[in-house]
Amino acid sequence: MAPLPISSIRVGKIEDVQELIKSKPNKVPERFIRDANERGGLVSLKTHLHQPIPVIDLSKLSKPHTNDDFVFEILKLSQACEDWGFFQVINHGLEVDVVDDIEKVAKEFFEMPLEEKQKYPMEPGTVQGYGQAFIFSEDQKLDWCNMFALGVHPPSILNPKLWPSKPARFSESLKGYSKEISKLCKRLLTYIAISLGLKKETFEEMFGEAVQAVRMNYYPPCSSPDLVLGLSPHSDGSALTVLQQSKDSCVGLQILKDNTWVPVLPLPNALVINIGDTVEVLTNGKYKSVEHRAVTNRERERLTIVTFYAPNYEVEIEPMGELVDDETNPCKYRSYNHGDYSYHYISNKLQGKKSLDFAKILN
Ligand SMILES: COC(=O)C(/C=C/C1=C(C)CCCC1(C)C)=C/O[C@H]1C=C(C)C(=O)O1
Ligand SMILES: O=C(O)CCC(=O)C(=O)O
Ligand SMILES: [Fe+2]
Repeated sequence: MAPLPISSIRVGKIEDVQELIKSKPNKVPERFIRDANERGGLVSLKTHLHQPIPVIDLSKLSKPHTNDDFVFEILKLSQACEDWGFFQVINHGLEVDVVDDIEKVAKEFFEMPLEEKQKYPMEPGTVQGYGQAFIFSEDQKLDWCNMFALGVHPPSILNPKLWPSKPARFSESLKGYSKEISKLCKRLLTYIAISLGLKKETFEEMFGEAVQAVRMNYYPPCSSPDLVLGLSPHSDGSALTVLQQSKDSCVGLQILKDNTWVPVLPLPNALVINIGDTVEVLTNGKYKSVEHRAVTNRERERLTIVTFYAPNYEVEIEPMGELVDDETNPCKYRSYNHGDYSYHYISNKLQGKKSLDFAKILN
């Protein structure tokens, strides 16, 4: 994946949100204020309370495939991927220490002085480092968020200059965490394959040496949360995304379902999983990569640690033959190279599901 021609991008001053709130401004700066049509949208409390996003118990999926619990949980998983594109996993097997530790070092990182964090800048047009990604012009609105993103695997996507020396345990902790998340993603992909009636190794064989990247999102409190967005609406370009919300996290993530923004209630010890664009294409749209966004809170900060898991850049992606039927379910996406899709994804601002137009076959 070639880098973007950085020099041609003029993004203006990107204010650091944590620093901004320290000066207690009486108004949110204009560059963060969204148009009414962007920030609003119906938010469903009813759906949130009565029909929360599905919870999948992974301990039931460790049982023999003939066990009723296994079969029922696979059905639940398949419904979740079709109807929601999102689910939470409990009993996921990650050690508490690993989960707690990454949260701790991520918090410590964001708490460091700005000068320290700015040693690892996210240059305009790039997606790794500290700052804001997906900003391409001086008039583009900013998210109420500070990000720190790093490519983790394979080694060819690693940028060692951006791995911080402080907090001292950051790199060790992120490496340990990413190993465990990689195992979880591999496991989830076997269950997803089974839920589609495919051989369980399907995705692992197809993806080769998977690409894994992490993004830590820190959302400071905002005095006018209704005027801003924590993170613009988007779908993820990955195959799967794993989102960890900090222990005391307030509600912030919202997903678009039936034209309504549905808040995702953080569950203790759960991880939020979502289907990315790659799985939507591979399943010919059966499993959905759902648009989502983050909102902010008037009093409380929020921290999320997000892992994007995707095929190797060399892999050609197209709907799998088993999920295409010329008569009843014609092919909805063209074939493409995942490296080209990654380049396309990171060269455009976050804008709902627009990125996937790259591959859509228009009738
Ligand atoms: C800020 O970054 C992102 O939002 C993001 C980027 C991920 C990446 C890196 C940080 C390092 C290099 C690789 C990669 C582009 C994956 C989102 O990731 C999504 C987008 C694509 C495409 C994907 O596979 O995951
Ligand atoms: O922080 C959140 O709740 C959402 C994060 C997200 O969607 C992302 O990083 O892609
Ligand atoms: Fe996302």
